[in-house]
Amino acid sequence: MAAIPIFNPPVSSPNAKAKANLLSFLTTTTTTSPISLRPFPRRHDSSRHHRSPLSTNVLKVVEPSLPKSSHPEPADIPDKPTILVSEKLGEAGLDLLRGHAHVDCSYNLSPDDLCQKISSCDALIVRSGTKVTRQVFEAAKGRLKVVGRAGVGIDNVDLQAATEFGCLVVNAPTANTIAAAEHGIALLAAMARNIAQADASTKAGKWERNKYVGVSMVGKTLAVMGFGKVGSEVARRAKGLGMNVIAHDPYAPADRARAMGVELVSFDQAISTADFLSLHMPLTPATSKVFNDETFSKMKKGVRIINVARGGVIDEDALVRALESGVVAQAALDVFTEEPPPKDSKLVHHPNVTVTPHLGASTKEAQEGVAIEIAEAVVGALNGELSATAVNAPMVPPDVLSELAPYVVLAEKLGRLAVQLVAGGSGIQALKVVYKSARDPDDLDTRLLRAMVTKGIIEPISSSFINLVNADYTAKQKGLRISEERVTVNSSPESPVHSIQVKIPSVDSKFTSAVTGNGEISIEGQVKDGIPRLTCIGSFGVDVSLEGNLLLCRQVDQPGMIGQVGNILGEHNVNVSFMSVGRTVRRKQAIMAIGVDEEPNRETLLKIGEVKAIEEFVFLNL
Ligand SMILES: NC(=O)C1=CN([C@@H]2O[C@H](COP(=O)(O)OP(=O)(O)OC[C@H]3O[C@@H](n4cnc5c(N)ncnc54)[C@H](O)[C@@H]3O)[C@@H](O)[C@H]2O)C=CC1
Ligand SMILES: O=C(O)C(=O)COP(=O)(O)O
Repeated sequence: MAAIPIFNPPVSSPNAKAKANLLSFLTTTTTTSPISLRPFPRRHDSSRHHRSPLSTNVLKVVEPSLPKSSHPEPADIPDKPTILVSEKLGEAGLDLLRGHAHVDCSYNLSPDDLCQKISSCDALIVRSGTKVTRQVFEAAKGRLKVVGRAGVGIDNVDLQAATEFGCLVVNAPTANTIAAAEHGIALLAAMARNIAQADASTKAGKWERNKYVGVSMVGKTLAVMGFGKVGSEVARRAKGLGMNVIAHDPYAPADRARAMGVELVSFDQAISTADFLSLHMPLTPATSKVFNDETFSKMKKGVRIINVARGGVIDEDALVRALESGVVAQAALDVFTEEPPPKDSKLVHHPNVTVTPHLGASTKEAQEGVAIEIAEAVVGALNGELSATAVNAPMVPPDVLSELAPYVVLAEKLGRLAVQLVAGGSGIQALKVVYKSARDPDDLDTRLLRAMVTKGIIEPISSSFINLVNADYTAKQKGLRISEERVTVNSSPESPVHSIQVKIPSVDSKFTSAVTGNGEISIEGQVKDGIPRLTCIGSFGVDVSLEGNLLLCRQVDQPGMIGQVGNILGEHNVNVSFMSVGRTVRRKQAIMAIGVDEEPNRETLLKIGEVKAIEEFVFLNL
């Protein structure tokens, strides 16, 4: 059985089906669920994925655009997904991956080689040495579903591009915390006592006891810049060394710091009072080169700096100047703007600088831990599970996911149905989703449902593939404004949602009965016994299961209509699975919703159109 969700096993019960659909939606960029309408893209069909996401700003409904029902051909289904591991990963993680996937460990790939390989991979696992650029996502041609960063920093992954391409990015944020903190402390002590320099000198046959007199750590002030996981572990250890620890972190809770005996201070206060500065913030646009000529000039003369975070937070040329002027007495650096740094780097060769080649996470224990953490996250994501460490997708807790599963199917079906009611040539610019629920509006997390309606609307009329990662982004790029409303109704609080209404304003409809008095296409559905059902079209109440195909007819409300249409379908070997009639005024007008197993051919549809009392009808593929 394949491990990736696009190859979900056949599911029988409605809830299992809903769950399977939900799971596939979370990470796949293809429509893949058992209710999928979009033909499964051939592995090398690049046309779908080479559109500019910015090329359209209004969703155009082009006729004929009814999607064709199709499922993957068995020949398209490989046994297992392929995971490319581009940097050394602990064996335990590799073993775990091998249980679920073909694992290709190809280290030291050039950017071109990576781009070439990636189009045959479902997941990519990297450390800090692989640049996962926009070109990589482009070259993946839509196949790459997950990038796993075996570590914390994701500054080497183009997150914006990942999101645009609907690729989930996960990291392994906890397993190397202690290793990085220990490395920070090791560099602190090594720097204070000139260990590296003294070691080199002694091995060179010298005995320079006076030259390598160090400084003590006890009683000195250490400013931890970035009081997150690593920073707080460094702080804890530094306190054990008898240091006075302060920290700067605009987002850290003061009570967590206080509980450790650490005072949170402003940036300027931290840099101007510290004897030692230890850097533990992520590299972001806000932290890039935050240590520069100006900030070095505010530091206490003779300050010592440790950097186990990212080279880019320091302006390295400015650091060289600060070392030469004596403002910075020493630096201990594990990370560099460019890795490896140029061979003739002034910084690396400065006598007062101690360097290591990005070893912060490199302990046996951390590497095994990180490898397992990332392998679990990647395999889980390929199986459609929402990862707790997703970097570019909303977190939806598992209990919420499982409760919403049937509504997720309903939301997509309603989107799919609504868009098929739009007349060809109309431009959809806005979409409104109304959630009716007995629960407090704040209790309903609608991100998944909104994304599913978006998927249902966009996929049948474009070449985009929508998942939880890229739904909002794609809608925005296509000029589709989505608004939501949560309405409290008197229904069972057991269900998170009573009904979902999808409204498309300011468009023409090919089935005018779906248009309400205020000129918008409006349909509504509910989940009953786990099955999504259509309960309202325009102002007509109906009750039909949203499965298979649907024939909607508006006719004069008179006896014999069901029989007439049923006969035509029967004569053409089209099996009716269900039928529902809704009317506004008795003996005037009614809507007949007929579920059919097969898609009626043109002749059958023409015959239905010839029935006198039928005023309009439309065939919809769900
Ligand atoms: N050298 C190595 O091998 C390793 C390096 N790292 C790096 O260490 C850094 C910290 O990692 P973790 O503690 O796990 O991450 P974390 O996310 O737990 O902590 C980062 C902290 O930085 C804070 N922060 C964000 N912007 C800031 C700013 N402008 N000024 C001050 N603080 C700011 C955040 O609020 C957060 O508390 C990351 O850059 C990571 O990539 C992590 C592990 C190993
Ligand atoms: O986890 C991090 O952020 C690190 O910097 C570790 O990098 P590495 O996986 O050792 O290349």
